[in-house]
Amino acid sequence: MSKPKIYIDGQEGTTGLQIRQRLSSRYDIELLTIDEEKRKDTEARKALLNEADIVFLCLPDKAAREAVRLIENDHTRVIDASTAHRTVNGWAYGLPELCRYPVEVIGKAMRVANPGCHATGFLAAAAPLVSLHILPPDYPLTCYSLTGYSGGGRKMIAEYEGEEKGKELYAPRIYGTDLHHKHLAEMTKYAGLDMPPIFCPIVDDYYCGMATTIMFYNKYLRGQPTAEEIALILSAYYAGQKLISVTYGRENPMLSANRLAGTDRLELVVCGHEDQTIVTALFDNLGKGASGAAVQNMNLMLGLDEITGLNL
Ligand SMILES: NC(=O)C1=CN([C@@H]2O[C@H](COP(=O)(O)OP(=O)(O)OC[C@H]3O[C@@H](n4cnc5c(N)ncnc54)[C@H](OP(=O)(O)O)[C@@H]3O)[C@@H](O)[C@H]2O)C=CC1
Ligand SMILES: CC(=O)N[C@@H](CCC(=O)OP(=O)(O)O)C(=O)O
Repeated sequence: MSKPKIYIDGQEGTTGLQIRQRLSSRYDIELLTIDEEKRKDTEARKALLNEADIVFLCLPDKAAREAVRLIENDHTRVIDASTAHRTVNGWAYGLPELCRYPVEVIGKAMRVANPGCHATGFLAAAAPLVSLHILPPDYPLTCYSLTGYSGGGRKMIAEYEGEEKGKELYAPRIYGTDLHHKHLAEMTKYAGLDMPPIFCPIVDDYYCGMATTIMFYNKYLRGQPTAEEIALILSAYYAGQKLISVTYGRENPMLSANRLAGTDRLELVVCGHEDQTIVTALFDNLGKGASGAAVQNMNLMLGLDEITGLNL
């Protein structure tokens, strides 16, 4: 039987390269590659987009929309790493752990939108609590999210690693201060919230790793659970998942945003007491936040064990 053909449009970018790395040792697929000098040539891309069984789009939003338009057959399936299609009808949202029937919904989809990195951490913490009716949908949530600079792609990496690195890049920087960050739509929709969280992303002077935190007063949650009980609830929700785990931060740990860097896992750490709780998602923006998640979705679409070829 012939192997499924996979093409990465944007193979030289930060996310594309990481997907290539994960696929390079796989014998169960055939990786199609484009000549370096033709990687932005529309006709050459179009030929590969139509030859492939599954394509990863690791492109800016506009180029990702254009790539989808270049597909003229009904067999090529798409995993889009960009923000372009995450809340668009007809696209499955690629966060399998939050999907009741991932094999049927993501596994059989022709079009899968890979989640945004900040959205992944936020949703892993908030969505189960809303769907279990513990966190009211109208709760005024706040979220801050630390990320390494690789989250900003090649341009931001060049800024941080270039010789003319400005003084401001040596300190954490709060961005998205217009409070209209591009992940808010998917955060609100897939958490099942009535309104978007107030969201402060922060980029700092390290390559990769994320710590995305939500917080609440326990007295406004149904049943008024303690922080420890929230940890138990989330543990039960994610029981059996291989990429997402939950711990209760009883020892008052320092949570380092690069704790899970280099892996495709995500750990939810629940801290607090009877009255207040914070839930922090620790993961790699290039792992479960992008490329690892994209490969997890590809595995599901190929009917394989979803964690094949991932870094545990
Ligand atoms: N980095 C991360 O942690 C995450 C990224 N994403 C998303 O994934 C997508 C890719 O991001 P990232 O890899 O970081 O970005 P990069 O800028 O690192 O890579 C994008 C790649 O696409 C290429 N490209 C741009 N326009 C075209 C085009 N018209 N045709 C073909 N290739 C093109 C770029 O080439 P050139 O550089 O020469 O312009 C570059 O190689 C984005 O939508 C991003 O938002 C999602 C989650 C996390
Ligand atoms: C540090 C940095 O700039 N990070 C990016 C998020 C990366 C990501 O998830 O991108 P997409 O939603 O485009 O896929 C940002 O906040 O816009």
